[in-house]
Amino acid sequence: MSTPLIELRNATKRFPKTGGGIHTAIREVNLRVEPGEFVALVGPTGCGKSTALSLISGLQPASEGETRVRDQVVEGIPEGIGYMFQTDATLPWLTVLDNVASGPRYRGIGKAEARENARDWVQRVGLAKFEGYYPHQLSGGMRKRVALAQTLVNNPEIILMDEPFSALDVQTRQLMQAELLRLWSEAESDSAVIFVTHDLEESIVLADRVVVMTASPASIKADFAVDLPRPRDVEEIRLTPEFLDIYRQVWDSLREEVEVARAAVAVAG
Ligand SMILES: Nc1ncnc2c1ncn2[C@@H]1O[C@H](COP(=O)(O)OP(=O)(O)OP(=O)(O)O)[C@@H](O)[C@H]1O
Repeated sequence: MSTPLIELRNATKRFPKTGGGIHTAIREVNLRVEPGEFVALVGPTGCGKSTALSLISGLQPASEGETRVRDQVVEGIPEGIGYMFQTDATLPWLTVLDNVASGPRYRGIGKAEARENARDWVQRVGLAKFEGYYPHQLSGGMRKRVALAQTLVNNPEIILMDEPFSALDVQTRQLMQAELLRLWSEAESDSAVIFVTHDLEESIVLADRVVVMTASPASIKADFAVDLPRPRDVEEIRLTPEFLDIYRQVWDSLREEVEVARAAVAVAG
């Protein structure tokens, strides 16, 4: 078996609860992601999806088990990781161009080269005319384009995305999904994406695999291959029988976990 780019091996993460006691966020999670794979993680609200990402990013250590990237145990943030969250990471006092250049600058690249690189990415995400704008002058969709450029300008081999488009309206969201697929397919490196979403349609439209997590504490319940051809038309593909077939299978698996999670909330409430 080949060595995966990313691997969670029996990874468990516990957190201290504010009122005392321990909360197990994820339990014995096993996940392997190969170079060039696009994997979507879905699961009920609060089950532990972001926690799984935070282990891979090195922001949190596992309580038990281990996280490996390029066959090395993760201790601290591994090289070549890009992270995109639901909320923007733009700095309000910097222009679009300087926001995109700030990552390379932080990594020690000279100003001229960082700006040149950033200009290329600003253009690739369709914001060439807006490079001198400040974040507050942009729409939500345009800010997401900036965030994509900020993530991709570093040419990450591992792209972690935590509900990056969930705050957008449906049309802008579909546009961004298409943009992401285009940019990912054009990327120089064979980069892997792990994409957390609540939106099953989004997960199937984008991914090669949809991994379903159980209700809290999350473990891996099922792993579905999405054998839909690429390149994908994100609007049209949703209407195909093949898409609906996968959707039904994944939803059958996820629905049970959503019901367990709802029942748990009802008991706690
Ligand atoms: N740093 C932390 N300290 C304490 N508890 C935490 C911490 N991070 C996460 N948790 C808890 O772990 C559980 C899982 O959280 P996590 O954010 O991973 O879930 P999620 O599936 O990504 O949630 P959502 O679907 O709402 O985005 C939650 O109950 C959360 O409160």
